[in-house]
Amino acid sequence: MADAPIFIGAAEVADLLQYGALLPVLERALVDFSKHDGMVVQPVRSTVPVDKHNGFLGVMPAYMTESDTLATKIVRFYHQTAFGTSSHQATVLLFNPSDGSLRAIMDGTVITEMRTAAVSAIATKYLKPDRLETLCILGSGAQAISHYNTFTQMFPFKQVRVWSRSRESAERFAGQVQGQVQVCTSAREAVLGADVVITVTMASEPVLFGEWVKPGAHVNAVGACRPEWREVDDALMKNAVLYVDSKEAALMESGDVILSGADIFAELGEVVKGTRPALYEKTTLFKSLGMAVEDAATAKLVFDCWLAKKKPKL
Ligand SMILES: NC(=O)C1=CN([C@@H]2O[C@H](COP(=O)(O)OP(=O)(O)OC[C@H]3O[C@@H](n4cnc5c(N)ncnc54)[C@H](O)[C@@H]3O)[C@@H](O)[C@H]2O)C=CC1
Ligand SMILES: O=C([O-])C1=[NH+]CCC1
Repeated sequence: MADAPIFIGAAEVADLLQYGALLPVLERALVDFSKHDGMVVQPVRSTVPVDKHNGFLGVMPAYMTESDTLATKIVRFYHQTAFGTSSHQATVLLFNPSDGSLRAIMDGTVITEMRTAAVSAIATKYLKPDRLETLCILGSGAQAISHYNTFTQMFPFKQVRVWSRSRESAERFAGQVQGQVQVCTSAREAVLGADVVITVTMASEPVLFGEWVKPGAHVNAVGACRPEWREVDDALMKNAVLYVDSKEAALMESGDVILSGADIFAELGEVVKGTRPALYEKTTLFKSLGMAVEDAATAKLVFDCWLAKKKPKL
């Protein structure tokens, strides 16, 4: 009989996951996915609308042959959640690929926060302009915090600006993170002159407009994961060189891509592999939707770190 699955809660996942180990694991997952050679199986996220309660339940399975990783994430994203709680909550199930038995049930909320910020950081590493002084974050929730933490660790920004729908939540964000943040009264004020812009809102209408974005800047557009939702206007979608995590998913899920009619230049995994160029001297936009392979690779890393910690030291 297979062993009972282990449970790894949010605090332990946060303790086990380090960006230093996570970044190369995610780069490899992005490359493997974008080879499209049949070695990675990842259907586009299956999303169930829960209209009565203004929410969605997403199911994200993947199998990666080379690393022999089989997992699925289940994620809820709701518009109205209790004050102070995240709109996103997730669980990851990690299986033994050889017999399909369940190995681990782990918190997926921390995984989602950390892997999404890490993937944006990978996109930024390849697509950033030469000069990096000002980072702008639109939104002040869980992803804003994980992006702030990752980006201020990885890049030498001199200034970080934040804008949120209410000044109160932007100020709360500034009080939660370590380091200086300039709270802006408008999204325009936050974006003007910024070298890197991150959109991490639950908006369904554009909050970022092309006319504000400095030529040559890099944008990570992380929200708006439904075909009718927007975070970015047509001008920016059409004028920027557009990179995505998955072309197939972008054409099915991203309102910014579908409704603007913008052409996709490449997948991020193709850039990491070197088969498509990083046009960093142009204005670039990475449209992130989130992929099951990112969760599966991260969950495997968490599990391996957990096993290594449990092993008796000789
Ligand atoms: N690409 C990816 O891999 C992932 C993307 N996401 C997306 O990232 C975004 C942020 O997620 P979290 O930080 O976890 O959510 P959160 O609920 O913690 O924060 C959402 C932020 O958006 C703001 N907001 C809500 N409605 C807005 C509107 N109409 N206009 C402007 N701002 C608005 C809120 O004030 C808050 O600052 C969401 O769109 C989410 O679906 C989340 C996980 C993974
Ligand atoms: O990748 C992910 O987990 C999600 N992307 C958008 C909502 C949740």
